[in-house]
Amino acid sequence: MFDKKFPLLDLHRHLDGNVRANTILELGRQFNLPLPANDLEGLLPHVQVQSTEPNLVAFLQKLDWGVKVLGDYDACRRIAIENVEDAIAQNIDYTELRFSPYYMAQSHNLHPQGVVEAVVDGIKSATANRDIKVNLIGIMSRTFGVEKCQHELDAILAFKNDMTAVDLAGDELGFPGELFVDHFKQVRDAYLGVTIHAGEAEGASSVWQAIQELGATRIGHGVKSIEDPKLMDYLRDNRIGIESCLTSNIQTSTVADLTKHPLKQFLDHGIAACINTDDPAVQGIELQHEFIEAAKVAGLTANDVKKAQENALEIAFLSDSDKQALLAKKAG
Ligand SMILES: O=c1[nH]cnc2c1ncn2[C@@H]1O[C@H](CO)[C@@H](O)[C@H]1O
Ligand SMILES: [Zn+2]
Repeated sequence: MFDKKFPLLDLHRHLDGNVRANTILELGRQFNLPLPANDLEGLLPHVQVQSTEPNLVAFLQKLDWGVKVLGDYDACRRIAIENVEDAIAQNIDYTELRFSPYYMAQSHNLHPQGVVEAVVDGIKSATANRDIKVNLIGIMSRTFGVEKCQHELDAILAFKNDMTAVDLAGDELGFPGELFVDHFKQVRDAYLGVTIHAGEAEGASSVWQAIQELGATRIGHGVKSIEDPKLMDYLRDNRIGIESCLTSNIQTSTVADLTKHPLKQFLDHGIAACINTDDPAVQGIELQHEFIEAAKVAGLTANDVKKAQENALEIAFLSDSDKQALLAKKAG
């Protein structure tokens, strides 16, 4: 139901939330790790959300096996490469892949900076001469606390020329944005973009905080913005992007069902909201499913979907000339 003549973008896609189940099995064997099962059928319930989880933190636990098998830097490079292949298979023209170097490093005591280097290297080799553009977003996993996030940020900033933005993800309720004001001052001083997971587990106040104190120009999820009419106007008037992830919000029990998802209202209000995946392998969905099936159930018309595609291009962390190049590629 999307416009195939317009660039297809996924701006909210966790590289480390998109480790193929088969790769988890293979890496588990390679590093001799005890997995909860030794075949795909047995493993899936441990690494994929089967229906819905009671809350965000329960959902996030499903990502853990994907990083527990990262036994060396080559494994990090491998999952970066496979992420590019998966995006190409979805006909994605441009994607921003985000990852948390400390989350990927911790199980096997890798250095977060070595993880960033491996991911950057994997993305460069996988995109060379391929019909896709990829930018990287570094994540601070708030769940690890203020100090570890500073180490994580140091690793990200060591490769700032290979990054387009920094994000804050993880347990929003337990680790509010107020704790990370100093971190994001450093991000802005490095001239990187800021997008924040906010208004997913916590309310509209968390979205205000992300914008006013952390400098976010984009918000991941932002679901709870719907509860605050002033915020809805502010988002529209200031072109703050909302990266919606429809199925993810059901699976985390943020929204009861797709017919109640606020994306349609965001679009009707004139907010620059767009359609994204989140953690495709863990969710058992892909971008085409979100555009074709989930969007329909969420009440979006063909015009709404087109608008969401245009919004994604508007809010992408890309220069105007890169945006024009994407448009020209599809028109040609
Ligand atoms: O939907 C989400 N909301 C909040 N945090 C998330 C979500 N999906 C993944 N992560 C978090 O992002 C990092 C890995 O990229 C991890 O911190 C994971 O918990
Ligand atoms: Zn996310």
